[in-house]
Amino acid sequence: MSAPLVDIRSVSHRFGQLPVLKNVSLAIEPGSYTILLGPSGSGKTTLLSILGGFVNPSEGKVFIRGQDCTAVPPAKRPTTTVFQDYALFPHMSVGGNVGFGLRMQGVDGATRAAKARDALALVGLATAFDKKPHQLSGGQRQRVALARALVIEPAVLLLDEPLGALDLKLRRQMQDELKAIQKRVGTAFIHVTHDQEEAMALADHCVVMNDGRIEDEGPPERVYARPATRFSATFMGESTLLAGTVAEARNGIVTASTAVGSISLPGASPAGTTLALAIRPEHLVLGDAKGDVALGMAKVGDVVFQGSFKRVLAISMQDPALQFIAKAPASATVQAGDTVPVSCNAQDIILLAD
Ligand SMILES: Nc1ncnc2c1ncn2[C@@H]1O[C@H](COP(=O)(O)OP(=O)(O)OP(=O)(O)O)[C@@H](O)[C@H]1O
Repeated sequence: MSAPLVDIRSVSHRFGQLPVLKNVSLAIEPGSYTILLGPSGSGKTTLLSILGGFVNPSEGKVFIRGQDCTAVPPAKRPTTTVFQDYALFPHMSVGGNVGFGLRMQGVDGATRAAKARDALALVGLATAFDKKPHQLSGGQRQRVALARALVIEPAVLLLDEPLGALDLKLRRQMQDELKAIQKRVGTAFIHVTHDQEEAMALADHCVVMNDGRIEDEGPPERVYARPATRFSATFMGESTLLAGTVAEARNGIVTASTAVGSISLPGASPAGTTLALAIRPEHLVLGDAKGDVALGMAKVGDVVFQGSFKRVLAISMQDPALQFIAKAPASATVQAGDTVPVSCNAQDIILLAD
């Protein structure tokens, strides 16, 4: 395999006494779209700032294109950062804003204008060259910020919550555009968000962060279908979590005892191991159409209509601490107060180390 474009090796960071990153290692491949996903305070922005050269890590190294960039200042490394607030110069034209970085590099006016026009065309704003930022919508300003970052042809584009200032509809639309632009230019993008839908829509490689550590990483489809940890199973989409203890392990099948009875499924953990079983909402069956694993009876609490489906919360009658989160068809007649059997199929249960 070729060397990674970005190689983060055992990076730790403390702000004063506060450990914010704890031994983070991560490789970024050329041309990839990487999402750093995690809750507020998990260290995503700090990691991005270390990549951009705005923060020097307390420990560890960052290599970009094989070069040790750990102590290289932002302007001297092959990265550019797009911030959430765009930071456009209000008095300058859009063309001037986009050409600004090139001006700093001493590029002549004619070349600057030509490159700025190309970059604007790339983000679908060819006609905005002479406008002022205030004449553009939020989404358009975002695209100008993107053009300004791309015009200097960085090896890596760093995006810190780039869609955070946009309303939900525009946000979803800009996600599609960002992905299309990234594929067109082929530059590696590293994008910070706490929005798991954004992560699934955009990432080739999704990095789930929690409390300064990488909990899970891989293609979003894999992270969703087979999350590596309990945190990942609940942060990247929702899951019902069921605690279990292995009673028996034989021929690749473990039988776990749980609050809703014993459940057999593929696995190899020895007897006595405590486990967490995770089940995605779309894999829980409420009512009589039974899956092959019975999960007991539950009392329906909330039923929330979400357009194409209903989100149903139900409390187990065997264990009031167990809450089932299920996705029912929009046409389902299930109502708050109903008592329903719950089941799923063994193949859909995700086995997590406790
Ligand atoms: N310059 C700083 N000085 C001191 N503490 C900081 C500084 N920057 C961040 N922190 C702290 O470091 C921790 C991680 O912050 P960071 O911004 O990296 O998290 P994040 O995952 O990006 O969160 P958010 O989504 O809220 O931006 C937080 O506890 C934060 O308060």
